[in-house]
Amino acid sequence: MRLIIREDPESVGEYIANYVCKRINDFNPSPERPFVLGLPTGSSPVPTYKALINLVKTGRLSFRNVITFNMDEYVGLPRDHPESYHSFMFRELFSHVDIPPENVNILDGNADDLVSECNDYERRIKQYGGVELFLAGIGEDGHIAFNEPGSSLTSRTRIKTLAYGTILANARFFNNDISAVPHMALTVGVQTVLDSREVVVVVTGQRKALAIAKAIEEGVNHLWTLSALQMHPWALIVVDEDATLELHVKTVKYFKSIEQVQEEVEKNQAELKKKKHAAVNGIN
Ligand SMILES: N[C@@H]1[C@@H](O)[C@H](O)[C@@H](COP(=O)(O)O)O[C@@H]1O
Repeated sequence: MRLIIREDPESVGEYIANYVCKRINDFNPSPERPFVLGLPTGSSPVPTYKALINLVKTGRLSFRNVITFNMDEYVGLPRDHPESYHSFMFRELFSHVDIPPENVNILDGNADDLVSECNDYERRIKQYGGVELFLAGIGEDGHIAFNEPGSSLTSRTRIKTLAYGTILANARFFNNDISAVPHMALTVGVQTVLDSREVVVVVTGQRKALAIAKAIEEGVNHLWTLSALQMHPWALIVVDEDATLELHVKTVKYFKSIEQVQEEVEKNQAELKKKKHAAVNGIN
């Protein structure tokens, strides 16, 4: 697991958007071989979505051959409710980029048969060959998607009852009216996230600091489902300074130094590649 620390939420958003953009462009997706991207909701990914929109508007990124799967959706909230994750995604990202609407997959929290809806979601992900990169967010209790504390670390897409703390935290989106917040959601499972080739998590703000410390400095634990990423071969968490407040200074310094060494390695490799290219082409 790598940890990248940036000054503030905007710099975190810039970093992740550039990272995702590079992954998509390197993949060179086509209609026959689309890039499958998992996406979160919440306030934390908003700066990332703004930066992604900017990359599309300036011609450096296209979503034409990108298939998306969202992490979760409330149960029973009308799809056109401003706080449904469906509305959120179109408002914050999809309406501003060139993604064909048929490439968007969001769980239907109003389906007649919610169990079939969840099973079908897993089937659709498999049908596309799995998720290439799952961009995720977390709650204050360290839940990834809506995998609340105690969720099985081998869980798949299913119906979840929300923790009271999550209902309270999300009341801010419902005029602080707790009774208006749905109590159930459909969510991809921890294992669904672990199955993707790469996971990138956006975490900003002091209120997530404890979850970050638990997930990074302590063991894998179902009470902090983000910690399951310790079992993933290619996981990256990008945080702002505020989200590091509960980490040991030693941990912060360690991950900062790793990033620095990595940058030097990449720079040296790029120079070596340039020299080899020049030698092959007889350029001094
Ligand atoms: N189900 C979503 C999560 O997927 C999301 O990660 C979290 C973070 O929200 P925020 O970024 O607003 O803190 O909100 C909800 O709980």
